[in-house]
Amino acid sequence: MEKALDQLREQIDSVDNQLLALLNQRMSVVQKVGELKKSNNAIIYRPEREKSIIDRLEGLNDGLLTRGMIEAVFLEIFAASRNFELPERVGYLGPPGSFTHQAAEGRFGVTSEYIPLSNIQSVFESVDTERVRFGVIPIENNRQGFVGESVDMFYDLDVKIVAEIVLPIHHTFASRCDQLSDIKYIYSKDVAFKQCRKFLREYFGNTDVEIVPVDSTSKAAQMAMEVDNSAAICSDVAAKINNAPILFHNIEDTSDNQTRFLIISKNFTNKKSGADKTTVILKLPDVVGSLATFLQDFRDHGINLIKIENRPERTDTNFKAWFYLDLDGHIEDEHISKVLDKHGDKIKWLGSYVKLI
Ligand SMILES: O=C(O)C(=O)C[C@]1(C(=O)O)C=C[C@@H](O)C=C1
Repeated sequence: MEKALDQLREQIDSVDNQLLALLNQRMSVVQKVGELKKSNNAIIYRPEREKSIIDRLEGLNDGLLTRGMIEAVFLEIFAASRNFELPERVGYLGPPGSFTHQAAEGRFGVTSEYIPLSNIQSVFESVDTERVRFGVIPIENNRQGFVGESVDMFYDLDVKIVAEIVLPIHHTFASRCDQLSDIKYIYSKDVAFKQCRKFLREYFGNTDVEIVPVDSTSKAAQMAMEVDNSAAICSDVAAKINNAPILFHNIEDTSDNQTRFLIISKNFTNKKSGADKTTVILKLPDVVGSLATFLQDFRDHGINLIKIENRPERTDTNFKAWFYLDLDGHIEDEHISKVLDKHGDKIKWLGSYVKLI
């Protein structure tokens, strides 16, 4: 067996040598792209180009790699290329180990500079003031709906959406307590509590345990280590980073629990990829039929409305609202630009980007 293994490993070494030479060859072309972009002040990150490369490679592929494997390998290559062209600084909802951190690393790779920020508002503000080039925030859970803080910050500040990321979310229950009956406080992010209602009801339904919302699930893991008689609902990674003993895995209500994250940046525009989504904020006059008229225009121009979320205006006491809308298509698509132009004064365009779901 040893001899056979050595022979196979020799073959792997030989392939790796070729891969290294090819990756270096690729990087020298990327270097030229970087120089060209720098001299033209062009944007380095092009998600639509990355998608088209992966689509093309998947089409060519007749080997053992799955699309997921091709994607994982090439996203890391793209991230290395982008950092080679211009190192990127990425702010995310921290501390380290949050689900948002995992989403950010998955897209920006290991070589980017990551800045953990303590809440969603700080991520938006850091992007708005361009202290970081990109920010990553959670926007929506498939079971619990939108993250209100994130949606509201799009209304308050002028930042654009670059791309979306979808991650399966598995929550862990971590605590220094040996007995569940010793636990008096459970820390987590508000939306995470909502995703683990059944677990909380089953294990703590008849107790007076206090549910304590904090800014992120990784902050919760830190708290569970700092405060006696406490526990956290957090990611596996956050529990491990903080040395918090894991008592239960997979405590989410449903096994298909998923969260959508957004990459945001200041002044960013994507080119069309062919499968895009456009997000806008809509503020309508408070008169009869204004939403109906607007939606009728969508219908007349064949625009598919993916999602509409109603948010409070937060400026006075009379319960006024605005809307956050996801549409199928790109702002450069004629049928979309026509309708958006027509209602320009009521619409804030947040971005057109590659549609994952
Ligand atoms: O094609 C570009 O615009 C590049 O900068 C090169 C490259 C790549 O590595 O292929 C890197 C970054 C972009 O996000 C897209 C593609």
